[in-house]
Amino acid sequence: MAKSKSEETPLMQQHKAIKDRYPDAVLLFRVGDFYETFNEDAVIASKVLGIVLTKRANGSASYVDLAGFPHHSLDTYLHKLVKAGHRVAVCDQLEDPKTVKGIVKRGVTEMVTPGVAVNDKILENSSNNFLAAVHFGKNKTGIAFLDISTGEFFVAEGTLEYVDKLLQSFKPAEVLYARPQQKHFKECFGTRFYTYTLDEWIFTSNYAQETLLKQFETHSLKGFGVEQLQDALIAAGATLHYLRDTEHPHLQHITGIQRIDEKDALWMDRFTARNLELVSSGMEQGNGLLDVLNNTVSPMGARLLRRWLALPLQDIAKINQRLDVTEYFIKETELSKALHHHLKQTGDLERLVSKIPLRKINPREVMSLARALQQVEGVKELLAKSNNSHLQFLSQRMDPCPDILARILKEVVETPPVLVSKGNVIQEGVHEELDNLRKIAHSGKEYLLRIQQTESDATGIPSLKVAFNNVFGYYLEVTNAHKNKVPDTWIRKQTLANAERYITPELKEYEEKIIGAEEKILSLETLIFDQLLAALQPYIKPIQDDAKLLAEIDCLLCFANNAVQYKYRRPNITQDYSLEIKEGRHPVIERGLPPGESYVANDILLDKEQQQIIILTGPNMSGKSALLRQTAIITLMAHMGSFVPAASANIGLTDKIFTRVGASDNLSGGESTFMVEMNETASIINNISDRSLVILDEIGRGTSTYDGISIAWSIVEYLHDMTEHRPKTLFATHYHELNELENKHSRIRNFHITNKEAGNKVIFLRKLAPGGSRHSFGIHVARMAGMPPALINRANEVLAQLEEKHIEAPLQQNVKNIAASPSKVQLSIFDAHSDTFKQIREMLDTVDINRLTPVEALLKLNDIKSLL
Ligand SMILES: Nc1ncnc2c1ncn2[C@@H]1O[C@H](COP(=O)(O)OP(=O)(O)OP(=O)(O)O)[C@@H](O)[C@H]1O
Repeated sequence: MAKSKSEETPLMQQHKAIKDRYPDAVLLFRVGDFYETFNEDAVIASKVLGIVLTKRANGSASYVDLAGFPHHSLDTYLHKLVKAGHRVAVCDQLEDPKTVKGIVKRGVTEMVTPGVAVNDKILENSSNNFLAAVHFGKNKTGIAFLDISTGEFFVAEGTLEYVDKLLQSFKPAEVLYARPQQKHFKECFGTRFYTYTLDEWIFTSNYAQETLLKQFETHSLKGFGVEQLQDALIAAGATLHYLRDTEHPHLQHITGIQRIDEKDALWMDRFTARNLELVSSGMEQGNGLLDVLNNTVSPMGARLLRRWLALPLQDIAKINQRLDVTEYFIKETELSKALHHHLKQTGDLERLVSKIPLRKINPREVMSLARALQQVEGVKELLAKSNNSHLQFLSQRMDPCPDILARILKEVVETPPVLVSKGNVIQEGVHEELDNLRKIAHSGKEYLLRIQQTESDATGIPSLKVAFNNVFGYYLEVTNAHKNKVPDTWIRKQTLANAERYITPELKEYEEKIIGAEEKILSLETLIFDQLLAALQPYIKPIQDDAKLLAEIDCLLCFANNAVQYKYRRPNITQDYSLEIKEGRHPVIERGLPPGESYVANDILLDKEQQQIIILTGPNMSGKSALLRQTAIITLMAHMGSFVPAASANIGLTDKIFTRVGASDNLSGGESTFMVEMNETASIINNISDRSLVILDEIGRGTSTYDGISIAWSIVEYLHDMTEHRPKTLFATHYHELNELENKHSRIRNFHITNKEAGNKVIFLRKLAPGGSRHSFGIHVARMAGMPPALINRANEVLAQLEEKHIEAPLQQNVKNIAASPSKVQLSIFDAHSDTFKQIREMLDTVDINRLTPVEALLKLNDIKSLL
C-alpha cells in the first residue's frame, strides 16, 4: 500500500522531493559523514559498488532499502557508478548541521554522467571524454563535441555519413539529441553510444545563439568562423545547456569553439578506421596503430595524437611543416632531449587549468600547474633559439605567465597538502595576520609543554602529560599511582582504569587562544588560496594555449623518436595521383614479430595510367591483408605528417581512404554479413575520386562462389571503367578467376605473394611478385590450425577432383561427381556413419550387462578389438 507522505520521516520526505527532480539518476544523499542511497538507488549502489544493502525504518509503518558509504570515499565510488553507465546526482548538505535546528537544507551540487566528468578517476589520460550533441537539420546534420575536462569544443555539420564518421572518430562518452528523434537516431547511428534525450525546444537556433554568446561573452560568433553552421551551432547550444542542467555553472575554461571542416581532413569512414585497426578496442587492447605510434610523454600530447590520427591533413604545406619539424628534431638530438625533459614534467596542464573555474583544483595541483609553467618557460627559451621557423613561431605564442607563476611560488608552500583544510598551504611572509596567528598557535603549544613541565615539577608527578581530546579539550593526565598528589585547584573531568584526567583554569585560557588562532589560521589560509584561484582566472586562456602548443611539440617529438627508433623515413607528398612505396612495412605487425624474425618489406606502385588496380592473389596466411593494410596505413601516416615505415614513399595527395573487408565479423543492425559488405562497398563506389585509395579485401566471399566472383568481377570493372575517376585500388582475392581481368583491361595488373612448397609444407616468402597465383593453400592452413587428419585428407581429395575437372565441367557438376565417388580416406570408428561403428553398435545393443559374466565381457571386448 502506498504510504502517505506524512507517515514518512522528514529526512525521507526531503529525499523524495529531491529525487523527484532527478528521477533517472542515482541520488547520493549526504547524511552526516555518509552518502546514503535509498530504495531502487540502494539496490543499484549495492550491486555496482559491492556495499551492503540494509533496511531502515521510514516513519511509523515501513522500511526502505538503504546502502551507503563514508563521504571521503566519494571519488572511489562515484566513478564506479558512472563507469557502470549510471547518471549520479551528488546531493550535499548546504548548511552546517551544527548551526541548524531540525532538518538541514540539502541540494544537488553536481550531476556526473558519462559525458560530463571531471573526476580524474573517471577520465583517461590519453583520451578525451567528449559529450556530443546531434541535431538533425533539414538538409544537414549538426554535431558538437565538448570535453568539460579540457575545455575543448568542436562543431561540424554535413551528411549523416560524415556525422557518423565523426562519432566513430571522437568516440563520445555520451550523445545528446532531441527526444522526438529517438527512433531516427537509432536508425542512423545504432545503439553504439550512451545517449540522453533532451526537450525539443533546446534544439532551436535562437536558443543556441543566445546560450553560446552568453558563454563566450561576445556579440557574434564570427570570430570563431562558425556562424554559418546553423545545425552545428544548435547542437553546440544543447551541450552547453546540458552542462548547466547538470549543475556545472562554472565554465569559464570553455573559451572558444572550433570548426571541423570536412575538406580539411583525409576522409576515412568508420569501416575504414575499424578495418585498419587504428585504435584498439575491447579484447585487442594494445594492438592498434595508435598504440604503436603513441610515444608521447604528456597526456595532452597523447590526446592530440589521437586526433591527428582521426583527422589526417589535406594541406601539403601543413603536412610538410610537421615533417620539417620532425626532421629538424631528428637532427638536433640535444634539443630534442632537452624538450623531452621539460615535457615529461608538465603533467596534464590542460586538465589542471580546467579545474580552476570548476573550483576543483587543490593546493597540490596549483603547485603542479606552477611547475608546468616553469617548463613552458624552458620550452619557450629552447624553441626561440632553434633555427626552425615553425618552432620559433610556437615559441612566440607561448606565454609562461610569469606574474601568476611568481605569485604561486611566493604564496604556496613547496609541497602543500591536497586539502586546504589540512592547513600549511600558504607560505610565511604572505599575510601578516596569518604569520602572527601562527606564532600564537605555535608558542601556545610550546606554552602547554611548559605548563606540563612546571606542574610536573610543582606536584612531583613525573609522568604528568598534557593531551587533547574533542570532548573537553586540553587536559592533564595523572596515573593512579600519583593521583593523591593532585592539587585542589585542578578539576577532575574523567576517570580511567589506571589514570585520571584534569583541567585547570590556566590550561583552558590557553586552549581558547590556541583553538581560536587555529580556526582563524584555517579560514585565512582558505581565503588567501581562494584569492589566488580568483587571480588565476584571467590566465585560463593563455595557459590553455600553452597546453596546446606543448601537445603539438610532444607529438612532433614523438614522430621524430619513432622515426629514429623504428627506421621510418620521410614521405614525399606530391600533387600527383600516384602512390609509390619502396620496401613498405606494416608498423603494427612489424612490432609484434617475435625476436629474430623480421618483417618482409614490399614495394607497391599504383597510378592513374598503367597500374590503377592490382589484383592480389596468394595462399591463405601469406600476407595479402597485411600488404593491403600497410599501403593504407603508410598513406594515412604520411597525411598525419609522420615519417613512414618504408625505405621511401612518394605519395600523391589522397582525399579518401576506403577499406572493405569481405564478410567481416558481423556488426549491429541485424543485416546479414553479406548485406553489410555490399552496403559498405556501395558507399565507396558513390563517394570516390581520382585521389582516393581503395582497399578491397576478399569482397564477395560472403556469398556463393559464383555470386561472389561475379560481384567482385563487376566491382573491379566498374572501378576501372569509371569515366570521371580512376581511384587507386588494391583488391585481394582467393578467386583466381579474377586474374582474367588483366587481359581485358589496360590498367589492371595481377600480382601474387610468393611462397615455396617443400614436401608437405608451405613456406611463406611474403614477397610480392607480378602475375597471379593458382593455389590458396587453405587446406594447409586448416592443418596448421589443428583440424583432424581424416578431415584434411578428405579435403585434399575433394580439391584434387575439383581442380582436375575444373576446366571441362561446371562447378556444380563437379560437386555432384564428388558426392557420387566414395572417399578413399579411412574414416575414424568414431564417425557415426562408419561401418565399423555401426557393427560395434549392433554388437553392444544385444549385450545385457546385468547378465554378463566377467569372462564373457572380456571375450566381447576381444571381438570388438578384432573388428578394428
Ligand atoms: N610481410 C610480412 N612479413 C612478416 N610477417 C608477415 C608479413 N605479412 C604477413 N605476415 C604475418 O602473416 C600473418 C598472415 O597475414 P595475412 O593475414 O595478411 O594473410 P592473408 O594472405 O591475408 O591470409 P588470408 O587469405 O587467410 O586472409 C600476419 O598476421 C602476420 O603475422
